[in-house]
Amino acid sequence: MIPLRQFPYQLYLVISEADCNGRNFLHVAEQAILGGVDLIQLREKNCSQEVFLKKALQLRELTEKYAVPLLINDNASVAMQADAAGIHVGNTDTPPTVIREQWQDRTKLVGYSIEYLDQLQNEQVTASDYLGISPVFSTPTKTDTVTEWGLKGIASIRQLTEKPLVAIGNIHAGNAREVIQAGADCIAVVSAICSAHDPQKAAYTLKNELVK
Ligand SMILES: Cc1ncc(COP(=O)(O)OP(=O)(O)O)c(N)n1
Ligand SMILES: Cc1ncsc1CCOP(=O)(O)O
Ligand SMILES: [Mg+2]
Repeated sequence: MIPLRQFPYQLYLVISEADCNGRNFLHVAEQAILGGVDLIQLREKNCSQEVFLKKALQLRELTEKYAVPLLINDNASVAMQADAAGIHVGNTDTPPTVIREQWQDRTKLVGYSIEYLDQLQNEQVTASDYLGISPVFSTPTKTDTVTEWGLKGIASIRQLTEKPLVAIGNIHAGNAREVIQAGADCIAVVSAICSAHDPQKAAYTLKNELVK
């Protein structure tokens, strides 16, 4: 597990083929890496296990070339078979404690979404390496959400835990800095990079906002 608050990633790309507007997701991912993305999650919500694994293996080959860790959304079996760097799970997925039992390798990263404040008291937080503040701002990319945390929500969660905080939901170059200033350690984006005309430039611009 990652020690508290030591999270060496600031710009996190969450990608699926569908979010890339007809472009090849591997091409978009490579452009994003060249622009400065430090962590990638493959989030395929509507494909078979077989197709998900194939995409994970393709993306892992690319991420390995650039030494960028790859996480898999939801699916522990795909994450393990692809020997990904970790997994991201939410409230309705396999809980982090169970992932830890199944996946004995302690170097694997486990991310866990926070949708309710009282989750911060549960053992799943202890079993996680980072917490996804989900969503910070409501977003058309994911509409089945519970709490729109806002900047105040980030600040409140920051007071309650030392775990690295990854903010996600409608984050773009115009609000990325204030999200970090509110207490997040990292921002995660889908459309700000996947829908951008130039994903490399979009990632570069976002990264510059974070390191200012
Ligand atoms: C970095 C990050 N944070 C939050 C989420 C959302 O996860 P979850 O609540 O399980 O919802 P789905 O992504 O599975 O629809 C995430 N994927 N990544
Ligand atoms: C996967 C996920 N989890 C919470 S919001 C979200 C989608 C974020 O997408 P975007 O960056 O396009 O708003
Ligand atoms: Mg999930």
